[in-house]
Amino acid sequence: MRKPIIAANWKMNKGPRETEDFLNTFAGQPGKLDGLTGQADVVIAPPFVSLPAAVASLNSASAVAIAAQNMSDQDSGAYTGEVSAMMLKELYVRYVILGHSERRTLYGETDAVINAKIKKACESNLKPIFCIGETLEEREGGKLETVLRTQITGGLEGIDEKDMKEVVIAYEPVWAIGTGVVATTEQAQDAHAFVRSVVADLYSQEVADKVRIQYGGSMKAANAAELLAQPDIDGGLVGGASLEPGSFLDLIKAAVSAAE
Ligand SMILES: O=C(CO)COP(=O)(O)O
Repeated sequence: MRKPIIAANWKMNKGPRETEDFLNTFAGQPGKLDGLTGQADVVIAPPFVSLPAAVASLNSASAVAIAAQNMSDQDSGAYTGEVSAMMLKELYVRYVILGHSERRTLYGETDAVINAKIKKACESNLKPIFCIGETLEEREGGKLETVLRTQITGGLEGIDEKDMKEVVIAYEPVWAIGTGVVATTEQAQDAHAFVRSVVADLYSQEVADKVRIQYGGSMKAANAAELLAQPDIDGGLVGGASLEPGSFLDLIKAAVSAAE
């Protein structure tokens, strides 16, 4: 049985003050998250500058884990604007989102770049949330499986079975991100089953059975339960619906009830 993992990707939203306000409402009041974090891993990924505020609001032993949205593949040095794995570790960051479609399309991240970052994350004991997904054009052109297989194979090259245990995969169809158009349950389940089969080809059925695969793209409380009830959907990577404490909490509740 795979434990569901629900992660909030805030993208370029919420500075330190808003982060603190959100977390005080979300996790600060006794009872709010009771029982939920035992049943699902809950992760919040604020922008870099808000990570210290998130740490201060949650403390290092919190059941809510903190993630970064990106990371350098280098340790230190002349890399203007970059942030290293060790800097994130110092802030008790536990996960790092890598290969998001916005990083791929807007900032030119290739499978090779993403692979280097995944390797660095594993080496540094940070858990990668490795994002993959096809554009509408690719899906309609019958290229869904080729695109996903290429992204998975490229991103995970050189990642051994031991490190793979720490990797979470997020399947995010690009056409569903921020559009309000969620993939149908069938489309999502089929893609997730395919992703799992690729992991089985690359590693083993045992590894594939253990890897958690999140769905991302217009997920909200109203559709989370149906998605999470699918056999190969193990959680969500949530953008818009994670920006407000109430809607994110509702989504986690729906996800937990579906996974029971
Ligand atoms: O990109 C996403 C999460 O990484 C999904 O964003 P939305 O939930 O806003 O569609």
